[in-house]
Amino acid sequence: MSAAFQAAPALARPSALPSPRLAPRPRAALLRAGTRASPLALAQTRRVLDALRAAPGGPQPGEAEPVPLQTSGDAEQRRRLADLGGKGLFAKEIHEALLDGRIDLAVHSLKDLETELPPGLVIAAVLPRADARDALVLAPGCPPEERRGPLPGLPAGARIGTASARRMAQLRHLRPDLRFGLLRGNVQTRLRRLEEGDHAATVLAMAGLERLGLGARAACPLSTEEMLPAAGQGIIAVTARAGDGATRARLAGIDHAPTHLAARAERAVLAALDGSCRTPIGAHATLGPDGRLHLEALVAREDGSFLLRRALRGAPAEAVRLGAALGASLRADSPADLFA
Ligand SMILES: NCc1[nH]cc(CCC(=O)O)c1CC(=O)O
Repeated sequence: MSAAFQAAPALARPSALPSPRLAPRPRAALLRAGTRASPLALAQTRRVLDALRAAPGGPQPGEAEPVPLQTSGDAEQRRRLADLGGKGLFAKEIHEALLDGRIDLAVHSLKDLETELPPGLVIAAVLPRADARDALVLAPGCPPEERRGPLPGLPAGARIGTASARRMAQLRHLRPDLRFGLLRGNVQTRLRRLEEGDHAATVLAMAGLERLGLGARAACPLSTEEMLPAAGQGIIAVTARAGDGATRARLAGIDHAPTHLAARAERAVLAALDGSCRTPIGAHATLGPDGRLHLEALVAREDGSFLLRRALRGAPAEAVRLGAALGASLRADSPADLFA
């Protein structure tokens, strides 16, 4: 056998005599990472695969691949997500593929993941959180008028395009003069429609803009005081089958513990509130320099006429209890019709 032939990829000939120097690693099973077919989902999946490959014993090139899955939520861009069955919609079909074994792990924006996962699935890893804030993205022609008060970049009566009840409620609460139109679709679609001139501005997550290389487009990050992010915003989460120990062990190697704590606390708020998918809810946890978990959350009415915001601090080990307590406290003091 020629040297050239031996140097070819080791999977070439099972009968070839293994040379100690060129011996192949035992070929690991292909790790299939399912996700939505949107550019953001694919960018997020690349990050997860890069993190896995960089971990000791991680998959080598060719041993892990993204599997884009078309979901009905992606196909249906015009109607409001809530009218189609809520945010669980995107994850649902991806999780069917995970439970069927068509994929080995699934990559999600944590904020789009239903509060209660289907039985048999777990969040096996989260990546370090990106910027959790929302940003005001102004349409190119929208003149930044001199104003006083909140959101000075937005002229009086400006029309904001969004499909998010949480963003609408908080903007209306700050600025009752603003008007709203429906703007949905993936990040690029929304930016394109903004340029077409239907809206003066929209609100998008900093994390998504940055992951798509569009960070510079966010003229104006909103402080978390102005706009409390959605639970899990800025966090990439990876789900796996609870019984798939090998994949879970690999994912445990890339899990970012401080981000996971914040994720638990924020999702416990959602679970305690049990809002409908149209209930405006925000939740944001940070680990303070004192080592304590600082959790803020709010519930509002979509028209901004009601907004209740509270904060709680506690030990990181109590993340879930802290979120549950804050959620219960908000629920106790909010109108009952806001909840499912
Ligand atoms: N609902 C769409 C969605 N899901 C996650 C992100 C951004 C990325 C993140 O929050 O991690 C976005 C876009 C947006 O809200 O602007």
